[in-house]
Amino acid sequence: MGEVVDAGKKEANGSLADLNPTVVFVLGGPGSGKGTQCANIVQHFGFTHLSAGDLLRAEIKSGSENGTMISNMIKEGKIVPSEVTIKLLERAMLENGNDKFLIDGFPRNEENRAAFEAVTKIEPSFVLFFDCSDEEMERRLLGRNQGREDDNIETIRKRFKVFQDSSLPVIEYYNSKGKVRKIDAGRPVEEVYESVKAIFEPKNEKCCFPAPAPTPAIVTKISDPMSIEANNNNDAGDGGFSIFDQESELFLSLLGLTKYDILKES
Ligand SMILES: Nc1ncnc2c1ncn2[C@@H]1O[C@H](COP(=O)(O)OP(=O)(O)O)[C@@H](O)[C@H]1O
Ligand SMILES: Nc1ccn([C@@H]2O[C@H](COP(=O)(O)OP(=O)(O)O)[C@@H](O)[C@H]2O)c(=O)n1
Repeated sequence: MGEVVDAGKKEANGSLADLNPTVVFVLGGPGSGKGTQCANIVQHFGFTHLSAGDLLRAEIKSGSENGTMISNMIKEGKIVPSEVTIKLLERAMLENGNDKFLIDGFPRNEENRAAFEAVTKIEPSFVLFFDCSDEEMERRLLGRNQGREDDNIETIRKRFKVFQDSSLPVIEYYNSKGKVRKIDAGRPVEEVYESVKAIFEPKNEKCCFPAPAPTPAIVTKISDPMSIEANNNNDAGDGGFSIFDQESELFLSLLGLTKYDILKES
């Protein structure tokens, strides 16, 4: 199971290079439903959700020396300098210990993107892009009711403009690299999640996580020993036939056995 992170709880250890995490960037306009869908992904796919906006808001609350600057930027819908946001993201990843992160609301401009790549050397596995109309996003933000200082009509309009001018080019950049998974986010939450889930399910070819290591296919019930060689190098069998692929044989050899030892046992 994954979790939602509260910034600044534990001491950070090691380096991101050692951790070499899987990262998915979650992008979309303000109110497109990034946070809502991240909570669903966390529950089902074992990711940790890091919201850049939440980390910045936590930094303001912590009384940090950057607090006033961050607060002023957020009230104006402006993008906080990358070095501040990247430090918070790095710290949160290292403190957390998971190696699979949804990074929500980042990178929001070209500077965010280039600086993150330069500092962390991390390339996202892919970018989940929630596509939603301004009218729908505005309706959602005005009804969000979280007491956020930037959820007022004046700041919302500024945030939409920043999204158009600065964030869409980042999405276009990743699109040119074939990394964008676009979701129609204007639908009800459950419908949006159906599309999201399909992207994260391992069988989906659009999902580019590393494939899980194959488990050696050792089946001890043999009905026809002659089938062993014929089936060699396959990785699945029917009707109780045994398959010894190269990995299985390697695995057995590590135990000091051969496939014939297994045959004798069965
Ligand atoms: N698909 C949806 N349909 C209707 N309302 C939604 C949907 N997704 C999210 N919301 C609501 O819209 C508001 C903004 O969603 P949120 O996930 O906070 O967006 P973001 O993280 O992109 O700013 C919240 O009040 C949320 O409950
Ligand atoms: N990478 C980021 C993310 C958020 N922010 C700031 O935080 C604000 C809120 O971002 P958010 O991701 O929490 O919320 P939404 O605008 O997506 O609803 C943004 O409008 C920016 O002022 C930032 O400066 N840099």
